[in-house]
Amino acid sequence: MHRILSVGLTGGIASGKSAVSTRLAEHGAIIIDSDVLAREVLEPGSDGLEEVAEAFGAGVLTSTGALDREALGQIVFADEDARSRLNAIVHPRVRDARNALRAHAPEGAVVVEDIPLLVETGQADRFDVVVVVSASAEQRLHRIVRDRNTSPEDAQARIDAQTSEAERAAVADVVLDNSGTLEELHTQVDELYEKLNGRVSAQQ
Ligand SMILES: CC(C)(COP(=O)(O)OP(=O)(O)OC[C@H]1O[C@@H](n2cnc3c(N)ncnc32)[C@H](O)[C@@H]1O)[C@@H](O)C(=O)NCCC(=O)NCCS
Ligand SMILES: Nc1ncnc2c1ncn2[C@@H]1O[C@H](COP(=O)(O)OP(=O)(O)OP(=O)(O)O)[C@@H](O)[C@H]1O
Repeated sequence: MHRILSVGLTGGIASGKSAVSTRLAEHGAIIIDSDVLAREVLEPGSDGLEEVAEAFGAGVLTSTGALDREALGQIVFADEDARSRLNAIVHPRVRDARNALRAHAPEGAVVVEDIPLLVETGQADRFDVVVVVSASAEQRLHRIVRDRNTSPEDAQARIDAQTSEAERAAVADVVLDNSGTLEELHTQVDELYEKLNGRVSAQQ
């Protein structure tokens, strides 16, 4: 039997999931990042990118044939049907890639899957532990505009494309409060890792 502790990590856009996963990785957790996989399945030459170009037209490709992320983002965050069509192309491929990585995780590892849409895609039940990073929509909007060269309107469209803090909290086993400083977040993550590592050790 493959004994790992399977942890689902989620939170709204710019809640601090990457900050949490980076800290967990420093402790030795294995991180599987869905945003990274979602980029890989749309790389130039991939069948995923070919399907996206068929569905959305050549306007979502750059002059070199790569995905124009800005152009596709403008379409899908303004239109729920378009977003569903993109999700139907990307999500099954990301799921397959995630499953392959999880199957290769070392015995006894704490394996953390960072999945922005974990709640929206109904995956909470398949994890041993679901961790939600929480910050208010106002704080997240502020962080997106400050750090990512995004207008407040575009940032709000992305927030609105996701479920609410309350829906996420409802499925959480652990909520990390990221409304304070990064140091305060790190303290919570360090305590969490001790508990997760204790659980996986107890399974051996
Ligand atoms: C539309 C795309 C090209 C925009 O790319 P861009 O570089 O601007 O954003 P990036 O990929 O870094 O995503 C940033 C954040 O936006 C949010 N987000 C991305 N896609 C979605 C979506 N389909 N629905 C809701 N929120 C989303 C997530 O919080 C994500 O962490 C890209 O986000 C994409 O391919 N999305 C579809 C795949 C997806 O659902 N990814 C997220 C989880 S697997
Ligand atoms: N407590 C904090 N105080 C100030 N800035 C923070 C804090 N936590 C995270 N940030 C910053 O806010 C931004 C979003 O954080 P991060 O990238 O970790 O979020 P995320 O949930 O991974 O985002 P995404 O959904 O886009 O993948 C980053 O620029 C990060 O440096």
